[in-house]
Amino acid sequence: MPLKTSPTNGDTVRVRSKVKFSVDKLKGPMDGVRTLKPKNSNANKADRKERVDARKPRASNDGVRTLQFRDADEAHRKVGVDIGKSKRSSDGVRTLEPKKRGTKKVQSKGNGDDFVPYDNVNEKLSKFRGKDKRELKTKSRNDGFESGQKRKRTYADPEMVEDKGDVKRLVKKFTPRSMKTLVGSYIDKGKKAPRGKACEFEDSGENTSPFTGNRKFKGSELRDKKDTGGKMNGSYKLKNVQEKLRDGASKTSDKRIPHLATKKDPDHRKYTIDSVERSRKSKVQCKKSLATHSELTDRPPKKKKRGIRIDPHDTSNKRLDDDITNNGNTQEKKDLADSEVEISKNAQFRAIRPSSSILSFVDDNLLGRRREIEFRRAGYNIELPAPLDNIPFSTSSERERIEVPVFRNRLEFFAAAKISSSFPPPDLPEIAFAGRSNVGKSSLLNGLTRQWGVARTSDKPGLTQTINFFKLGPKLCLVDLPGYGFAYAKEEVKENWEELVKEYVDSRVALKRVCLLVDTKWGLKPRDHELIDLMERSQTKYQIVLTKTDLVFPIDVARRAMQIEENLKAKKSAVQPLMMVSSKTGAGMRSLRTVLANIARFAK
Ligand SMILES: Nc1nc2c(ncn2[C@@H]2O[C@H](COP(=O)(O)OP(=O)(O)OP(=O)(O)O)[C@@H](O)[C@H]2O)c(=O)[nH]1
Ligand SMILES: [Mg+2]
Repeated sequence: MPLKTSPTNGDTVRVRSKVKFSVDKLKGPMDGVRTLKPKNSNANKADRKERVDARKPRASNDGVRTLQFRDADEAHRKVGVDIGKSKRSSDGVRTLEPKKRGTKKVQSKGNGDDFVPYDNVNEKLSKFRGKDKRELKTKSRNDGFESGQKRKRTYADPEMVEDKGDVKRLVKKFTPRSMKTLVGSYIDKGKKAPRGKACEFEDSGENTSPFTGNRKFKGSELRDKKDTGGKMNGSYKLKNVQEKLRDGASKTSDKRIPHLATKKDPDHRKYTIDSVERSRKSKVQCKKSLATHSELTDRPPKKKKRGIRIDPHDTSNKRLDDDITNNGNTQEKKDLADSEVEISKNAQFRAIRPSSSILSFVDDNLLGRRREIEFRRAGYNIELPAPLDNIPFSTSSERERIEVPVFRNRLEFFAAAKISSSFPPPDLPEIAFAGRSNVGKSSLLNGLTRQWGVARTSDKPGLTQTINFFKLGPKLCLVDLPGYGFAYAKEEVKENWEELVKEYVDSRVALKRVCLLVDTKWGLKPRDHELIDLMERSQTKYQIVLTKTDLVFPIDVARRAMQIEENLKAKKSAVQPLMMVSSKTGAGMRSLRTVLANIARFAK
């Protein structure tokens, strides 16, 4: 800022923003402009306030007050330019290169020294601080273009730049749809394509290709990329297009075969290879487009596999690797087949049509799973244990009201045997209760006599481990056998039970009837069949008793009964009818008592 007055030595002048300068020496200006030189440390204040180094102010030729930064770093901090790297162009324009901020051009009216115009400092600072920074960035990116003008794509090949229309088509319009049209037109017109070069389009001098004279994609190069483990594997997805092109190729002459034309014209070949290498991006785009096109035209797009790799031996991934294991693993196939058999068994079971007599028996005795309201409507007191045991509204003298007198007797435990030699003498006719563990043998004993707790029960299979003998009055003996099949016991122990049961069933002379208990839900199991076979051999009379009928639907109770009756039709020792009971509800108990009481009556 030029001074209007002429201060003398020792005068204090005010220069912008209340900064005081002591005029130490006034130098005669060359251009009529006086410059000030600070005298003492006030210069530092001035430096801090104005952020300039005023110790060595310089005047420009055009009277513009200028600032000089201490060093390049400070200049960069303040203004964002690197003065140290400033260059001067031939046209007198000083170019200051901002660090990592692109290139900035600052016009200087001065004589070429390293300075920026003082008047422009604030403006520059605000520009570099605010949104103008972005402007600068864009500007630097579009170096050589005016602001607002779109940056042009540059091509090494001048020909390509010249033919703007084709460049546009090449770069911008290379979409799957366009490729579809393109390849379709090739196929339709019977244009030739060499074997294995699906993506090869070139100028054969006939201006037939949409990329005439500008572009060539060589399938062979794509293939080479694959061979070298490059990222061009997608070219092999183009087989279908290749085949179509190959079909079309057979109809045209040799001169139109692109690779032959390439051989004839080495310059052209050079050009095409260069082009491909230079514009790698466009090549990949082409490849992708063709791949997409081939998928569009010939087959549904392949599902992209996720990055998760499934270890076929890892059972924790069961849900994920279902498909894999089902395809490859024979063991899995076997299991699958087994499960199919199981399913078909269930289907067979559901297909059973029970006879009307069984259905009516199930209905009359309220067998199967029922709602409480049904029991109430039928007049049973559901507060009592086994309310359906035909003793409605029974009082303390329940046993007196049992219709079958023998079961009114007291149930008394009198012997337990782990081995056959421990069996008690066979004085009374015996009725044994056999079956798998947890099927409800002990519960049935209690239920029949309505003496809960005499025979010990548990929801844990394997509670009864000895042959327990119970006297029921003077005329009958009930025998609770250990169960077989699954139980919480050692294998050896279980084997002993089974041997003991078999021995008892096989050799006991006092045994008049074996009630073979079968869980209604599960039906006969292989172990049951083993015992049946044994009893058949020893001609021991046995009767099937379905237990836990309250846990399944009435129709299924009837089906199970029907199924087992069918199975045991040919068995000679099997006694009809099949019985169905529930120790919990008391359903079917009356019928069973009647049957068993007859044994005691006629037994000798
Ligand atoms: N819902 C229902 N549960 C029953 C029935 N009969 C028995 N249970 C239950 O089945 C479980 C096993 O009964 P148990 O009488 O101990 O069976 P078990 O055949 O003697 O068993 P082991 O002595 O181990 O051979 C117990 O929890 C009983 O309450 C029934 O008819 N209905
Ligand atoms: Mg038991």
